Amino acid sequence: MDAFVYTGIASRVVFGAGSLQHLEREIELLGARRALVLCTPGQRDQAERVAAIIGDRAAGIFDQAVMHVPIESAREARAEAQRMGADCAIAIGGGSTTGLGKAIALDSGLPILAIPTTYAGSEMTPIYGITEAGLKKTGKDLRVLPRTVIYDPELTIGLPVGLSITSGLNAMAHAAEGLYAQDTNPIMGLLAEEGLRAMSRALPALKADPADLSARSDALYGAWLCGTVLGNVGMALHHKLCHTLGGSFNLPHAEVHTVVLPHAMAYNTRAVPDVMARIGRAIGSPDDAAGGLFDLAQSQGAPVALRDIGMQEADLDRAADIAVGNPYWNPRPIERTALRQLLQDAWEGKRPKG
Ligand SMILES: NC(=O)C1=CN([C@@H]2O[C@H](COP(=O)(O)OP(=O)(O)OC[C@H]3O[C@@H](n4cnc5c(N)ncnc54)[C@H](O)[C@@H]3O)[C@@H](O)[C@H]2O)C=CC1
Ligand SMILES: O=C(O)/C=C\C(=O)CC(=O)O
Repeated sequence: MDAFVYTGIASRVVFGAGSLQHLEREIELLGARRALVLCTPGQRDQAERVAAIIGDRAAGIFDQAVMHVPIESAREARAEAQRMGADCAIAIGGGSTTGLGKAIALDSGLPILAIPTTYAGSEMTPIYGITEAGLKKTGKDLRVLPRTVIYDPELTIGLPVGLSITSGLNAMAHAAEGLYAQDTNPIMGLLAEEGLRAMSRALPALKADPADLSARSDALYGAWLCGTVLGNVGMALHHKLCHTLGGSFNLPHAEVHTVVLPHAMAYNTRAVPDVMARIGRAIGSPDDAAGGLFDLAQSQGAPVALRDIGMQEADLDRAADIAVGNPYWNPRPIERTALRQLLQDAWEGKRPKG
């Protein structure tokens, strides 16, 4: 075994169907007296349920979470937290709402309790993203890592099937890249493989029956593990491409991960064949991880072409230029011509072969 460094990042996880019932206890354990509840406008009802559970400890609800955390909404939420004298924030929702909580914590150090309702995995990472003047900046800071996470699969039953599949593939991307990250380690390797296994088992089951609580539990468990991997090791080409396409071309986050992932894996296959074999085995496609991920997405009705999620072919050159400038570390060197071809293939929705 190669030498490695492992640093445990601590957060408290409460997992299981119905675990929202423990919210008051968890708020108490955080020592919080006034919690600001964060959500998107569409999840206001879930936020109201949260506020009702904690009663007097609810300082109010801020329901303006938006994807990619525009600085304006972060400022508004920070001001609201201050005005209400909040000493804690509860983020109920997907990565956008967790991201808003992180933006508040970055500035104020307020502890965050996250209740994830998608599979993005942000709740397990110290990574934040804030968008200002059309540019998304990401960074790492332990202050933004939620202190407590409540995973209650019952809260994900209403997540639309399409978003469930793409969000699950967003999580799988964290695990896949975590297996070949420059700073990967055997512990994260175990979590990544188990996360990939759980998610690839869950997605067809929840597509067949979105109310299947066992499938929803598997998916949330997978999201937890995959998010933990993202929080502990570095990102590479796949995440760089997604941040470029999402940040500069405003493509939807989970869908862009879904389309790009098989192509990023194919790009890296020759550089890390053993890792691809591990990914392939975990998803039930032992000889072809890239093709297996493409098939998983396509067979569950998820988009597989950038042209189907709003990308213009005329913008592919600019996307390639942005992605090669200031690249993340990657096991295969980033070559402009090969990357441009990857983007073309992803735009057309070609099935890659690893
Ligand atoms: N910093 C990190 O570690 C990570 C950050 N992210 C960030 O998270 C954002 C994307 O998050 P996502 O979770 O993909 O989407 P999202 O949080 O934007 O949610 C998408 C939509 O689904 C709705 N929704 C969520 N859960 C629902 C449920 N259970 N039932 C009904 N509707 C529901 C939301 O209200 C929203 O309208 C991006 O900004 C991305 O950059 C994503 C992964 C990791
Ligand atoms: O791409 C991802 O899923 C992981 C990280 C981010 O989205 C960064 C962010 O919070 O914007």
